[in-house]
Amino acid sequence: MSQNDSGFFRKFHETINENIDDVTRNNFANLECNSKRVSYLCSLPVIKNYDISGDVEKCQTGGNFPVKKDLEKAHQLKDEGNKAVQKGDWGKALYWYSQSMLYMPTKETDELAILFANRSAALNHLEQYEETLADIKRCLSLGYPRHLRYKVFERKARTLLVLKRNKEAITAFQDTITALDEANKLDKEKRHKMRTDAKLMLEILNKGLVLAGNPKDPEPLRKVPPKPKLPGKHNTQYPAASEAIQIDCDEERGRFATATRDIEVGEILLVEKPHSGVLLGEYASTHCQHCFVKCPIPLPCPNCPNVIFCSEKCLDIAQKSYHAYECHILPLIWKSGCSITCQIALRMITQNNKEYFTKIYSELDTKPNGTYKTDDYKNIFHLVAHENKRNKLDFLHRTQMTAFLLKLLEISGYFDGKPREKPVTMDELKSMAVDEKDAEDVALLGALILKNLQILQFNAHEVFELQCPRPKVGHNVIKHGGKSVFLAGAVFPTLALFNHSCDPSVVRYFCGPNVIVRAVKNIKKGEEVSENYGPIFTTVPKQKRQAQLKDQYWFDCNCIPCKENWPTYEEMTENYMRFKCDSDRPCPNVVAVPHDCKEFMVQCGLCQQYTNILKGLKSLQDTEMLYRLGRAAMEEGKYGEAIKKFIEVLKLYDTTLSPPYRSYYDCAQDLRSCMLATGNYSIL
Ligand SMILES: C[S@@+](CC[C@H](N)C(=O)[O-])C[C@H]1O[C@@H](n2cnc3c(N)ncnc32)[C@H](O)[C@@H]1O
Repeated sequence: MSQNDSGFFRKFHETINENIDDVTRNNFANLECNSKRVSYLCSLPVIKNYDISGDVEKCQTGGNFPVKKDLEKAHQLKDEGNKAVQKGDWGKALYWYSQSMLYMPTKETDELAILFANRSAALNHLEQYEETLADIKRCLSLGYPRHLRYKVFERKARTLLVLKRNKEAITAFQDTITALDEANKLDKEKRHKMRTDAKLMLEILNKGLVLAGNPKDPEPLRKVPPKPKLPGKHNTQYPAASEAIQIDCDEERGRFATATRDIEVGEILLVEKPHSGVLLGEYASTHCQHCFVKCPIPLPCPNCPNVIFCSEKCLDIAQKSYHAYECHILPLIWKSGCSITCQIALRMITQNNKEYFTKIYSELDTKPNGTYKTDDYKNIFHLVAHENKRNKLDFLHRTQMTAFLLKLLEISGYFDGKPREKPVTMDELKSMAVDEKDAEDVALLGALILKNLQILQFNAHEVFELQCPRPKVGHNVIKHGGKSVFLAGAVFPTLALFNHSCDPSVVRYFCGPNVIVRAVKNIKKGEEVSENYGPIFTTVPKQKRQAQLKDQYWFDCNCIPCKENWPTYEEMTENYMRFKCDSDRPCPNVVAVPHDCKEFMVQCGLCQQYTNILKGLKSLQDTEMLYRLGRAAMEEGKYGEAIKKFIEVLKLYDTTLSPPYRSYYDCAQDLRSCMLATGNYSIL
């Protein structure tokens, strides 16, 4: 989630560093709270007088700036759409009309209505019937010209027929006939023919004859996997988690999740929406700004051409909160090259108004102990930030970023509670000084942004989708090529309480912006339920894992694979089977048995009791067949079926053998892939 060095922020950061003398540096280092750090740095002339306009102008990355609605460009794009229609290329027509919508100024309602009408025609040809109806509704609500309405009513009627919604089709045909009265530019003969056709359809429909609908929809363009519900009871204090999870805490590890009962592999343990999440700039024109789902049929923001939305619902939520403020500063953020964590730190502010933070500020130092709600910033504020372990350079760097984000907040209109309506001008970027009247806001919101930046370093997650090759025509099976693509960054407050293990017990994937966490192994009551922060023992050797975790998350990993120095997958030997000690009193030992062992009772080196390996081998007999069935289902894209088989295999393994061994991780890896395939994906 790192910063992009080609953006202009890097130069800002370097220049400030070069121009701060030792006295100032020392003064800064002696400050002991975030609000003082921010107020002090923002008061320095080197910050106040900094002019970023030249750098913004020169900066090649992150697209154009400023970007605004542009009638001329919208017309050009619409012309491309019309050309595509003439060629019968409805896919391209859909694309160009959508692009034109993004640039069309909102006040041009007639033009927008025509674009929606044109797009509905393209969607109809592409057999996207529900979407056709949605665009017709939009075009009518925008006041589509009365003399043309007969066209969209007729399209609506025929679309409804395909969907076998005959009652509604009757109304739409009646509307067509009425609208034909106003079709004063339509050739008389054509008008007559359309009226006759519509009447004929009405006659047929009124007789109750059901016409053969044929909704083929071979490949819906919009793919939104349904959000799975957390089955069973929820944890009462942490409602995003299942009752199978509790949050414990100790000196060394802080908070972490443990199992309140035996958990079976495959169980869904947590479903959580993000407290804040930000889509990467490079996906702003292909994925919904709010829910991160790929949207080939986008809705435009009324004020900027920078982002798209998948639905009125997402557009409305974004407009009523963060996007109203971010609309015109987003291109600046992208050009700055600041990391996605900086963008989330800002979003954590813009999604609520200033009054919200002013109200809760005095309560922030007290750890909340009520229900742990995802929306509540007070919970976020107490996520791990390792403030005491930070050095002055770290603070200085993050405070510089905060100063930049505060300037953006000022420009966005956030301090005054009035989202700006016009694009940002270069003149506004000639100084980084924030108006004196906002000094209190700078101290308060600056302190929160600086805190957010520290928290996000350890608690943000990457949101990804699977990119799948297009299925062959006539096949509805989506087979993913296993390519996960990093789309967005987000903070999930409950998930952020899970600690890491190099042999994690869960897998996470996304449905829209929601994270789903499922067990990938059987977990015993009282055992830790651990997450995967990146390096896992099967692929990364111990030293490298430990160094990475220390560097990124500031802890020494003491998980079992680290303590016992487990081999990586490549290093695992297949010469031995690792039987669990089967003694009648619980013994944690592993009885390593060579594959060519002739004995069937093998003595445990720890408890000295005998383990009957024949019994174990018998229970393992079924695993090979089940695993093959799982693989076959997976190959056919039948992920639900494959998941069931893999779960059975892992359960059987767990009764007899003790990891690490290859066949266990082969199966666990396939299970993980199948689970991921049930989340967000887009067709290439
Ligand atoms: C996302 S937070 C996890 C929740 C955190 N323990 C808490 O109390 O809120 C990440 C931080 O947890 C701690 N942590 C995570 N995994 C750990 C582990 N296996 N052992 C010790 N500390 C760990 C580290 O301090 C790390 O920076």
